[in-house]
Amino acid sequence: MTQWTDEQRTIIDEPFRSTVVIAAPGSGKTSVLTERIATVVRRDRIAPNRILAVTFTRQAAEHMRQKLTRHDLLTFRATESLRIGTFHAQIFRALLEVTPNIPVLLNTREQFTMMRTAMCRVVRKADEITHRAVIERLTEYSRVVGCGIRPASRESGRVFTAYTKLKRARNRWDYDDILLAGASAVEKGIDLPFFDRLQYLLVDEFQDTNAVQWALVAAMHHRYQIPIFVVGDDDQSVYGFRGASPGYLQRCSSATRDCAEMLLTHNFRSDTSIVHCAEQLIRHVAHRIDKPLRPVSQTPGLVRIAMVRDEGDEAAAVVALVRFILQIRPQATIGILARTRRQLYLTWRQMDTAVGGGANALNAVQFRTFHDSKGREWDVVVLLDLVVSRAVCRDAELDDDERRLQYVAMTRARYVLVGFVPMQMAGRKTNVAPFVFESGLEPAPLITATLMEEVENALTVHTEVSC
Ligand SMILES: Nc1ncnc2c1ncn2[C@@H]1O[C@H](COP(=O)(O)OP(=O)(O)OP(=O)(O)O)[C@@H](O)[C@H]1O
Repeated sequence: MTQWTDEQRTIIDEPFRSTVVIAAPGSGKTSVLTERIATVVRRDRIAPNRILAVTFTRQAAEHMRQKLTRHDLLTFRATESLRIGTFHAQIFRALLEVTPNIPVLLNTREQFTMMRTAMCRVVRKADEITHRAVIERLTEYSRVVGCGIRPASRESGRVFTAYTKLKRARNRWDYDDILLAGASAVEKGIDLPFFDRLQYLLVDEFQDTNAVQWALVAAMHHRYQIPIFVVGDDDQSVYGFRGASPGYLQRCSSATRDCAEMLLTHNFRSDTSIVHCAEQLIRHVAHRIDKPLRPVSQTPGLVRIAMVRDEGDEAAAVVALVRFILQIRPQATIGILARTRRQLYLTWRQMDTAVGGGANALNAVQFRTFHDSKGREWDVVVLLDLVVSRAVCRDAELDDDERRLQYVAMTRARYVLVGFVPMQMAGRKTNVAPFVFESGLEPAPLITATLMEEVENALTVHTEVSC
């Protein structure tokens, strides 16, 4: 059974009303949210089927349900009756009750094809339209509809009009249409009995909310009088490119009736040096809720930034480091993170060749993009390519998006965080990412033996990985 801290206990035991929880990384926000559900079911006698817990991915919803299933004081029946799911799934359900003839949803492939067709109609150079260009248009489309903003160019606007016409002509919807239809139903005053039946709305990872989702949460709260419990960390808002904004979390408590705002500041995950570096970095973000980040651990852990000649040397160094760690600590978990999948590929390929039949070793090692690392944790985290990329440093807002992304990646590490800086990539000289210095770190040329010794020392103090 979890020994809750006073900070966590106060939130879990809050009277039944609206609460906004601003939570630091590794502070147990998902655990607190699930315990809060158990509390309102047991103490306040709120029927489980009147509670809606919203997450941003199906995987997160499943994780939450599993946590609740393991809860000692909730019956299997209670857990099964809770409504847990993504915004899209829940709004779709709400709409189905009032609109039986909802168009069939496009699957990913169909949506891709439809956007490509729309681009061909407008741009008329089918053979020049790359896979990547279509994906970028789809991302922009989601941002435009999710934020209610104008397309970036006239061409985009024409492509989006063509895409919308195609959807209409074939009577199909994409995922954005679900939320737009939900928001429009609320705006037009159409009664949604699904919301009428609810008594409590909880939203995890609230920093990932976009304008339409915000409008829906606000409507459920104000129009249907549902108290809300939202948890998030504005510093971990990394989906700006899809229209999410930390601003909704930042202003949520003032826009909510009878609302308490509370902080979770103790980080249970990372050793002290990792927490301190991450905190130094995030302080450079311009508009954020100022909050302390306190490590529970009293062990220093290890943070190192190693300079290598190029991406080939980087991949070789990472493979050597991983093999060493798994040799001395076979229980260790390792996350290898980079900004893009492409950056992960070279190291992944070398690892596959080097470790070969060692399936166990590969299970312990996970390759993720920075975005995909959200919500996860590993004993050792390796960050690849800490160099200035084209996406960085174009303007202040983009810089802050990048800082938050780097912050998310850094705070996934429990005991060891090693970053690599290839001094050349694709034959061109690189520059160290400014975030490295903002974190108070100095890159130094890689000395493999020293790094391995330091990693071993940092892991030795942790009994769970030191056998
Ligand atoms: N009271 C506690 N005592 C001990 N460990 C705890 C406590 N609360 C949370 N933890 C542990 O802290 C770690 C982080 O918890 P969790 O993943 O829920 O955090 P989070 O706030 O969702 O993190 P992030 O936002 O960084 O993904 C987990 O390993 C969890 O078991």
